Amino acid sequence: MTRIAVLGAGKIGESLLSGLISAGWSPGELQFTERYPARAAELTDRYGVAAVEVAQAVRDADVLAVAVKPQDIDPLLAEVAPNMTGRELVVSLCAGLPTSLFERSLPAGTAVVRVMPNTPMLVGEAMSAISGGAHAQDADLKLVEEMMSSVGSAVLVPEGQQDAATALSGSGPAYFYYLVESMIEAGVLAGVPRDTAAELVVQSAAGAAAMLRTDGAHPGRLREAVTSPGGTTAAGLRELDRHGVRSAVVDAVEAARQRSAELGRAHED
Ligand SMILES: NC(=O)C1=CN([C@@H]2O[C@H](COP(=O)(O)OP(=O)(O)OC[C@H]3O[C@@H](n4cnc5c(N)ncnc54)[C@H](O)[C@@H]3O)[C@@H](O)[C@H]2O)C=CC1
Ligand SMILES: O=C(O)[C@@H]1CCC=N1
Repeated sequence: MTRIAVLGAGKIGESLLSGLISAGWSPGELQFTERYPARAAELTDRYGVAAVEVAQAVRDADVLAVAVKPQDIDPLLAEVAPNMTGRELVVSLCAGLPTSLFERSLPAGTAVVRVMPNTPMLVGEAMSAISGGAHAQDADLKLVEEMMSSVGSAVLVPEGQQDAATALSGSGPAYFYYLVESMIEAGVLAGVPRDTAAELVVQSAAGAAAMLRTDGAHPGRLREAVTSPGGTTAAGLRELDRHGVRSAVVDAVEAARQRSAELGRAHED
């Protein structure tokens, strides 16, 4: 199996390690680097994966999966570059950063694949959008597609759509959590105990997601099936429309897309 080193083991780095182990990768095939020793010890304890220095990660691994914040990328690449042979496959999980940024900072010809995953990777339910850089071969894309498919679903997209994918599926879980939180608060306001409200809402979200996944499902038709004439749902939806929730959602996704593009531009020369 391919040896993978995760560079930066925060929320996404841990989700990747955890998801890969659940998918059958042995801890011995994985490594990670982490800036904070206490965090590194915690992860080694939890997953049995070794924390290593960057030089060792580059020496041992076939794939370097970069999972630091976009703001931390320059020092990381400065540390990685001198250790590379140019044969390693670099997989960036970083929001906003174009493959060209990695190609500029790493040895000439380095294959780079950009991935936008999301945190449900932790439970094997990631959505990952994948794009190849200038030197990524079909085999590299296939490898990354297999890797990300082992922790959820994966789709290839042109790199020009990565900022939009970041806004939709990278950030997407946060928007669903926000809606769930808001509905639970509404239940509490209506006098339902918090635990019960949470159970009612979370199972409804899981049920709705399962319905959305059935063959031929369409969100509009599913919503219509819940909306009885003169009923409760129509009364509720009218309030969502009155408050402009649909355009708030469109604006939120657009703001996230623009922020992703901005994170990339911050690294232009
Ligand atoms: N949190 C999310 O839902 C998603 C995050 N991403 C992307 O994943 C990347 C990581 O995000 P998070 O995991 O949320 O951030 P995080 O802050 O939880 O994790 C980053 C980790 O990298 C470590 N780090 C920083 N510089 C380092 C270095 N030079 N060497 C070793 N370790 C270093 C930090 O100590 C930290 O543990 C970001 O680029 C983000 O855009 C992508 C999709 C979803
Ligand atoms: O908020 C962020 O910047 C990261 C990228 C996608 C989800 N979380």
